[in-house]
Amino acid sequence: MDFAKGHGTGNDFVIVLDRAGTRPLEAAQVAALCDRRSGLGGDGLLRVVPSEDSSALDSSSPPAKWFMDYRNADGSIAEMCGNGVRVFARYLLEQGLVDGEEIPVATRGGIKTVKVVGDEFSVDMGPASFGPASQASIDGFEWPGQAVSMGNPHLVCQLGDAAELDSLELHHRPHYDETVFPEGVNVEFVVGEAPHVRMRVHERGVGETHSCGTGACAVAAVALRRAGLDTGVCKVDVPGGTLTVTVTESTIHLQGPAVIVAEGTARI
Ligand SMILES: N[C@@H](CCC[C@H](N)C(=O)O)C(=O)O
Repeated sequence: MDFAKGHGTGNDFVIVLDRAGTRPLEAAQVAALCDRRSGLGGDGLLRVVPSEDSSALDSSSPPAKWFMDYRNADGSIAEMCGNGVRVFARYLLEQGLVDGEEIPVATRGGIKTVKVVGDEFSVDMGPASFGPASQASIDGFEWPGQAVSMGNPHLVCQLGDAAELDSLELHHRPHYDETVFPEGVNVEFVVGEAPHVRMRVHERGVGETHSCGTGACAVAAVALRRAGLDTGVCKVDVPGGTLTVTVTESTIHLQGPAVIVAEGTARI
């Protein structure tokens, strides 16, 4: 199986082109490809499929030639991936599968339009939707948090200082209220205030990652709201770099790098 490998701020993905949309991957195959010791390694997998094979098309959106079949490293399906969709767009451009500087991508969260901005890619992610207050805990320590949906679920927890953030043990999934998040949740821990914050994340279906684009959008929306703002620009530092999140009255734009690092043939 031919593959490519890419990342956005260290959130890395195996990319598989299925031109005819006839080779769906089982969860176990995805997990084997994403395994960092016996596979290629990745936080997730992006299967590139013709969009007519997708059920995610929305007739009010611009036509998208390609559907991003996003899978977490454990093989589970997620609605959206903010770093993944930028990497997906870069792959489409580099492979000559699309042209132009505006690339609509069909996803399970609807059509997302990605634009080339200098060396970076910016994607219109749609608005954040605020849910209830909730909490996360690790080893008996508990932090209040805010539920936010970016198509996929997030729980944004504000911490006191950088030392507390740095000392978090994120090898295991933080505890959360399963009645609030019956489908699981991505948990972000944040320090600082808008317009510049820093976060770490434990991703549903993956573990701690170096970045989460949808998570950065959720974190920025919460940080702006904490500052009394409904709109604005917020930089979000993640372990793998920095993302720029612009919150407007109607949507959120996520901007950051997207890089293809390898192409090859997998024997698994
Ligand atoms: N890394 C992604 C989010 C991937 C999906 C997430 N793990 C979930 O299950 O919702 C991003 O950049 O947004």
